[in-house]
Amino acid sequence: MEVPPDNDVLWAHALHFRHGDGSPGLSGVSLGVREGEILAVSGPRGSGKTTLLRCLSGQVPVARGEVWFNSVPVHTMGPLTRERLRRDRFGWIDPAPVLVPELNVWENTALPLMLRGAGRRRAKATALEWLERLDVGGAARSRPHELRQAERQRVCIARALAPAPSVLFADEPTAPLHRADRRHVLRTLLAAVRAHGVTVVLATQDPETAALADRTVSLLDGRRVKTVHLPPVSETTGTEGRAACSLSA
Ligand SMILES: Nc1ncnc2c1ncn2[C@@H]1O[C@H](COP(=O)(O)OP(=O)(O)OP(=O)(O)O)[C@@H](O)[C@H]1O
Repeated sequence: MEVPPDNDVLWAHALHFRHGDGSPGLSGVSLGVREGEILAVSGPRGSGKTTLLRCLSGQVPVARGEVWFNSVPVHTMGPLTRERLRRDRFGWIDPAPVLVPELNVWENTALPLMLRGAGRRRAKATALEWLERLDVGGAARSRPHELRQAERQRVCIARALAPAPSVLFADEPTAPLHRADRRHVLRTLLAAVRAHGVTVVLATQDPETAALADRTVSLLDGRRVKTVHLPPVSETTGTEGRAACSLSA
């Protein structure tokens, strides 16, 4: 039996996952992520990037295979233990901003800190610091609907980073942004995680985004492949129209 290497924060071996309706998700994916590393998971739409991040972060149990976090098996944990692990050690950024509409921006950002047990005053101070870093400090008292989409996504990034997660799972975190915004937000995000030694697993279809990571693993049809060549994201097409890829496994 293989054992996770000591210096891998996250380690997955021969992961298999099938969706509830029987659709194949992952077929035998193995990888390791070192402490403080920014690992890009690239591949075209439907290649299994989100599914892989969900399995690695314990959101869904794997059908077969192993996931280890800091030498602790995640694949054998029950739902409540996985939930606690996610709450206390992991951060997550979705491709589109999801915020609680009834709470203002700083309250949204402070929420994960308070769920971890931080007092309101400390949680607010930390939330405000992160909102400043992400250039949305001025919107701290606004409600999410008063912000532009790009600003809401910055709030989601601040919310994910505020509790200082050990591992940040970022699923196409800059997908809803325009090109100029995308580059700026991505650089801010990566500078922040590097400064705080956060390990990042970053799903992306964009070669420019993947190029900012320390290392890239590529997926195609739920399997790891050596390289997937994708055209750069065009300013006008956004995330659409990029199905073409060539494979060299
Ligand atoms: N909840 C679901 N039920 C059934 N099939 C699903 C589900 N979620 C994803 N799939 C399928 O699993 C495969 C992998 O999807 P996944 O979302 O992981 O890929 P992805 O690389 O993240 O794609 P995208 O870039 O479009 O988000 C696809 O064929 C997709 O249609």
